[in-house]
Amino acid sequence: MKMHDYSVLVQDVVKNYGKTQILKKLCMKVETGQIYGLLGSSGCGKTTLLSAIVGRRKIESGEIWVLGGKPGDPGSGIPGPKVGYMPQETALVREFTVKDAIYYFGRIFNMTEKAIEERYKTLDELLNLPPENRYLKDCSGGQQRRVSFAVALVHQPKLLILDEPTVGIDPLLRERIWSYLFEVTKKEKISVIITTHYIEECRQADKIGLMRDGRLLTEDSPDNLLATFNTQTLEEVFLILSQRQEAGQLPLSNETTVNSSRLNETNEQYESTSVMSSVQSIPEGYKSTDMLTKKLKPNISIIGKRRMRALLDKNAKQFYRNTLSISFLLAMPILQLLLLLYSVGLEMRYIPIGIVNDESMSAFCPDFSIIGSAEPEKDVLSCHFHNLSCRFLKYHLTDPMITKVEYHSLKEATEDAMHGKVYGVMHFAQNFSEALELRGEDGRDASNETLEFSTIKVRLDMSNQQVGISVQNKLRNLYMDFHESLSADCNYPKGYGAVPVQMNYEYGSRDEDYQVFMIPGNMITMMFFFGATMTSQIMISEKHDGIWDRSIVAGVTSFELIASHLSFQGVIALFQSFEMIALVYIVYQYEYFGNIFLMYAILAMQGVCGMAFGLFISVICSNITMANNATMGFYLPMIIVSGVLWPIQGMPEGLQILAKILPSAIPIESLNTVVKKGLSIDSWIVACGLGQSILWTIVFVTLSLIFLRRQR
Ligand SMILES: Nc1ncnc2c1ncn2[C@@H]1O[C@H](COP(=O)(O)OP(=O)(O)OP(=O)(O)O)[C@@H](O)[C@H]1O
Repeated sequence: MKMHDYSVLVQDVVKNYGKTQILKKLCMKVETGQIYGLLGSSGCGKTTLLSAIVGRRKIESGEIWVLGGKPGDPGSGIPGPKVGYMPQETALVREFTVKDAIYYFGRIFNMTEKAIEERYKTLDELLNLPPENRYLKDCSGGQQRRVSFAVALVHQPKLLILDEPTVGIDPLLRERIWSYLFEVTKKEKISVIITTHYIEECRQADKIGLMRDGRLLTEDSPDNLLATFNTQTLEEVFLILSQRQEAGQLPLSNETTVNSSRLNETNEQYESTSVMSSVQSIPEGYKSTDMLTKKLKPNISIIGKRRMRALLDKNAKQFYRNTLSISFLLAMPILQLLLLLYSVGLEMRYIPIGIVNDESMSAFCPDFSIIGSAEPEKDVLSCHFHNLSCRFLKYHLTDPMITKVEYHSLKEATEDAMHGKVYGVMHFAQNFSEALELRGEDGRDASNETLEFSTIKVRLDMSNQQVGISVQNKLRNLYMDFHESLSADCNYPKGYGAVPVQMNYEYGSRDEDYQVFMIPGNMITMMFFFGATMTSQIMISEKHDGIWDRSIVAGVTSFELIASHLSFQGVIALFQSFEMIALVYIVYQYEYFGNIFLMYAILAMQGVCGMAFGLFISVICSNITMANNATMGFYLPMIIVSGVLWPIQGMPEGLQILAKILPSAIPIESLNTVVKKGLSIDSWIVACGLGQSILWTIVFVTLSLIFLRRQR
């Protein structure tokens, strides 16, 4: 036979998954214009073999030649338009209509719109396709398989590889498919490899390969097989051969492709006179074709316009036809931020504090008048105080943070504090005003009693530190205000009695909400997370449904796959960042000093970085659970050290370095700097924030490309 008489030659192929050998020195020959039925029990390696033939799986050893080239070699056209591949699973986008599916692959195969339309009509007649506008998710299993079959035929390939195409298809249509296969193999010299579980269906094939446990037991025409084994059915042939294999009566090493007429020979006879040794079996011309194809420039460019268009169109349809996911992706940033704005970092309110006022026996002092509570004495420097506890309680302890709860005994108030009814207890001594007056007058001669009674005693519950510290700071500030008002009434100079440390606030203010610190960090980490989950979920489910593999076999490059996803999801990330910035700084008018477009750029770039991370996760993980675990495993520790919960300055040095290397900490600082200090991109920290997101994006995308190319 000459080289062009063969479409596929498989020689001594070994394929392992981990340590398990799946294909064991397998040999196979498919002649041009032939229907080759590949039969074998479940799990014997048929799909693995077909994946290797279409260039989706690397083999450990041996050789595969398809249409004159080696799958995966540049210029071989495989993966690519030379092959029509129908995988076992439907491997089509569920959001596609029947027509979309045909058009998607037509474009990937670089067909013109007119050619696709014509081909669609032919296939519709042949396969009785469901209505063109019906979504694939609404089609029955059998209907989906028909569409999947049509997709494999759309570009009239030279080699058709069909993995169980007739499952779930009614007998009449099955017959039509077979007669179509006859027609194209005979008229157009197309070759077909078909696997099926209906063994007898393969009687119509020109040649049958019986496969078991990673080896080809025999390959021959159905008639020869039946005659050699003197049986009525192919099932019986398969059974006989399987029993012989079990009994060790077939050659263990599949170094030869077994012709059935020789299977009745003894093992010794067989081995001594192999018809096709592995060395002899590849026709000479095939090797020279290899040289030729190597000289050819790759016919699949790294980025093709039509393929990109098809991929982007697919992504858009998947997105806008999935109302739930659109709503989720667009509403989540808003919902999360609203929750943040209304729940985190705001000043606390209505914290109950028990008041024991032994001076006037009231926490509210309804009849108290401020007039005369602090009167300067004539001619002397001292000042006369009266009922200052009421002055403090009625005129200063009025902040919404604190709710006064009146108690008449210190014991009762302390007990309630222990049981969590109040967060603290404030006690004024019976002679508080008098002692405070004496404290001023006596100066350094003030007695211990005077100091004791003139002190407002506060016991705070610090079991919740955030609450405790907030109340403590508030009480200190209120007391300072109270003290200043007393000084004013006593005609003391302004600032007399104030703590002699002058605090000026360069950026922000003394009473700024913790929330203002929280917002940029939360926005950055949210964007990273949204980007990562969105991309990993979409891509993993595509991979899981076989859409990736099918597209790659059709000729889509890894680069196109990644570029189409990142560019489409990038638009979503831009929109999500816009939503966040607009909500916080335009709708809620939080103060910002920098350029709002720069703030937007830092945020959006972090979203893109998250997407690149999601891409990497989807490449290295095989299912959604693994992807979720990997995303969480990276994201949660990253949040802890990113400075959102606690400034990184408070961490040990090693952790600080780690935090600064990870993708979010520096962008958070960068966004904070632009928001609060109004610095521009000229500033080192702002540039670093943007640069770090870009750098990590490049790292994740490069790693994804490397892993994608290796995963065969
Ligand atoms: N990616 C993989 N990693 C590890 N093992 C795998 C992988 N894919 C397949 N296998 C294993 O390899 C063996 C052959 O699988 P393959 O899908 O090729 O069988 P098959 O003959 O096509 O089966 P079926 O007729 O049921 O589709 C099976 O035991 C399967 O579990």
